[in-house]
Amino acid sequence: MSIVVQVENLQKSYGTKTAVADVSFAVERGEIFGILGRNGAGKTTTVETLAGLRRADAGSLSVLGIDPRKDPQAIRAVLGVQLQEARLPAKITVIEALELFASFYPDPADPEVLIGMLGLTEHRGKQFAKLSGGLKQRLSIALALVGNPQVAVLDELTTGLDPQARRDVWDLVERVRDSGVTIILVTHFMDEAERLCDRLVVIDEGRVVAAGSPKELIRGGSDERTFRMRLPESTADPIDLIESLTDVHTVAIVDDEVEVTGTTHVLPAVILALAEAGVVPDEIRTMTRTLEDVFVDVTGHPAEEELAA
Ligand SMILES: Nc1ncnc2c1ncn2[C@@H]1O[C@H](COP(=O)(O)OP(=O)(O)OP(=O)(O)O)[C@@H](O)[C@H]1O
Repeated sequence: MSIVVQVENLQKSYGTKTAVADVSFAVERGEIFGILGRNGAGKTTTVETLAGLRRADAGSLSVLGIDPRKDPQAIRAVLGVQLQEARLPAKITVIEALELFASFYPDPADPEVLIGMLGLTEHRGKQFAKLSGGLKQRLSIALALVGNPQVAVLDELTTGLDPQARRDVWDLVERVRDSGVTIILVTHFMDEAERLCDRLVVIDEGRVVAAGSPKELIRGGSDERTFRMRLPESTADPIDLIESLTDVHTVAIVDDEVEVTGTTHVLPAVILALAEAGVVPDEIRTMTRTLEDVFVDVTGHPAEEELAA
């Protein structure tokens, strides 16, 4: 895998406000790379600096070997940006917007091909102001791709969309990645990052606090498993029955269920021990961690909380 984007020790302040304190990451060709964090964590500043739209105070940045500080013009030829809330004239139609943006690039994509790829064919003559939120987002992705970029930055793509429109946009992002474009996805939605990103960084208060694939982050380097079970009321001392097993780490009663943590073999070990004692659980639920649990662990904040500006 080759590295197409490299950010090392990026710093950026606005006056006395530090937006990015220390951010480093590398993006590999052909992946969907996520930048995940609460509102105000420094995500947009990071990608805008990368795109040459803002100037870094310190650190090194490279997109396909180009330094956005030295050559913002060249960056525009290889990096497409879809920033939060596309601002377009109300009356411009889908096809007009794409043709206009295509005219800014020396080697643009064919607007008709993008219209087909992004499912906009039947909306091509519609005015921007009359598009639904989902269609506006599809158009803004098309606009990010019109310069035929090798890397596309998609910032808070699905904010304000209904669940079906979000899923449609996710499918689209995967199709764009499959067409060969490397994607940097900026989001504060944990489910979006978990579903779409091959790898990601979690940014909090301007710093990277976790990095890896969603699976690696969720496993967190630990193989501990947790499950809960409901046992027949007649079961005598369920804790005594289980806690001495070598695969078991902890046993607790939580809301009239028995919660057990332990090794990767904890579930069969416990079931076997119970069976030997003649006990058959009424119900068993394995507890899976999500990226949201990881986020709370690494940042110490609930996911939806905003940073004070
Ligand atoms: N032009 C600016 N002038 C002053 N402060 C700014 C400016 N732009 C951003 N900030 C502040 O810098 C911090 C990081 O903002 P940034 O937009 O990068 O965060 P974010 O994670 O992208 O959040 P959001 O999704 O809300 O944009 C915030 O505290 C924000 O208020």
